[in-house]
Amino acid sequence: MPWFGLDIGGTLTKLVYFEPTDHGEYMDTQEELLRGKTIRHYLVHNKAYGETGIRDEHLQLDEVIMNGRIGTLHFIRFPTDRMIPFIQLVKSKGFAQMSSTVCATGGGAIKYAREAELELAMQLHKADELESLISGIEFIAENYPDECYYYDNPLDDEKCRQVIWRWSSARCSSTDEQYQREGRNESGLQYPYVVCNIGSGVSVLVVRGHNEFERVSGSSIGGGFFQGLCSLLCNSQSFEDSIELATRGDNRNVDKLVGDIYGCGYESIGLPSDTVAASFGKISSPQDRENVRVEDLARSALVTTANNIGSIALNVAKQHGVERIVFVGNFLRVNPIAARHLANAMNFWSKGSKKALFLKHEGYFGAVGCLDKLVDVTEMRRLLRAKGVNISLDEMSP
Ligand SMILES: Nc1ncnc2c1ncn2[C@@H]1O[C@H](COP(=O)(O)OP(=O)(O)OP(=O)(O)O)[C@@H](O)[C@H]1O
Ligand SMILES: CC(C)(CO)[C@@H](O)C(=O)NCCC(=O)O
Repeated sequence: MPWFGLDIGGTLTKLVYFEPTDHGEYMDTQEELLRGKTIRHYLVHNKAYGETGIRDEHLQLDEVIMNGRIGTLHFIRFPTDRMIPFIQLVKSKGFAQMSSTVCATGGGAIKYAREAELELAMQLHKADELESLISGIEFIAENYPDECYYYDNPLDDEKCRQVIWRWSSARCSSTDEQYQREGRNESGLQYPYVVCNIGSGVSVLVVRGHNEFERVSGSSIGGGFFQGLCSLLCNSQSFEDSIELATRGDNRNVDKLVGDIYGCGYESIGLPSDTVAASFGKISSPQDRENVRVEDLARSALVTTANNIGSIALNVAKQHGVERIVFVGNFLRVNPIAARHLANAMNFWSKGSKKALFLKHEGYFGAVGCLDKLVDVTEMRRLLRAKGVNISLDEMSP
């Protein structure tokens, strides 16, 4: 039985597909095998779907155990403004009849529910987006020890490196032999931690235990803000375009630094001269703007967004006495500049007491988590059936 998790966000829709690979051990019916084959043929044999759908092959996870089955997790994304054509594609290929279970989360799971259910004659099993996010983070981080990493010397181009973070033991080397001997089941999350999800908008959550979290802050200055600003200021055509421009830019030509105001640092209150004092503060007059480059504007938009998010996340961590801050969301896709700024900001402003952590599957946790939640429901249904109670998944959907 193939499983799908769909996270329909404000900008991107993320589709996670679980492809069982253990048919030899299970009594799948011929019909189920045929369904799986047809879906696999389309999804797994392609890396791009239409003009905008992409499978992130580098993120694929093999030998995943879900609901007692072993399989491969595939990660696919497309812009949410293609949701209606996506529903039509699913309909035209007959996928809706083939997939018995689709779990959906994100705002679009509510917004597009009627359309999808009418067109596809199926019910989406809806899950809360933040519950799914945490579920997905914990599922992946617990099962894949190499998922989580941090930056050493984040703002030093020569010395900066990514280091695997062993969450369970707080050991940090990817070549740690003892850890490898322990095996992946030893992995596990340490509570509490802060999650800062940078999607179109930003949500900041404190996670205190399994199924125990609170959304304590948020901001509209997130990935959508960055891309909107770059479209306006730099005429950038895509997120990738904006990142590419920012990579070649220098925000010091656009932002006013403490050093520009003081001529040096304002050390007595802990502000070094290279701290941004005023984002976009150097281009107020028409003359200032004459020679400004789009690359510098894109870089400033990126640093402004990252710094603002960093400040909110750090305040949350301080207020709630939490040491580890996990940054996720697709704003961090192909965006090491933002990640390195966040890492540096957490370290510098907390005097080394807070750590910024990053996860390789960046924006896919909601989609994984709603699948995982569906698995819980499926498992519960199996137990109930064993006791003679028959109940449909739809009745159990939240
Ligand atoms: N290929 C891309 N196309 C558009 N945006 C992208 C792309 N890759 C990364 N991004 C960035 O990721 C952001 C969306 O991230 P994500 O998918 O995590 O959020 P979302 O679920 O769409 O939003 P929200 O959770 O606020 O509803 C965009 O605003 C943009 O900054
Ligand atoms: C509205 C959501 C939760 C949708 O994912 C997200 O875009 C967000 O957290 N936005 C920020 C809203 C705020 O200002 O708190």
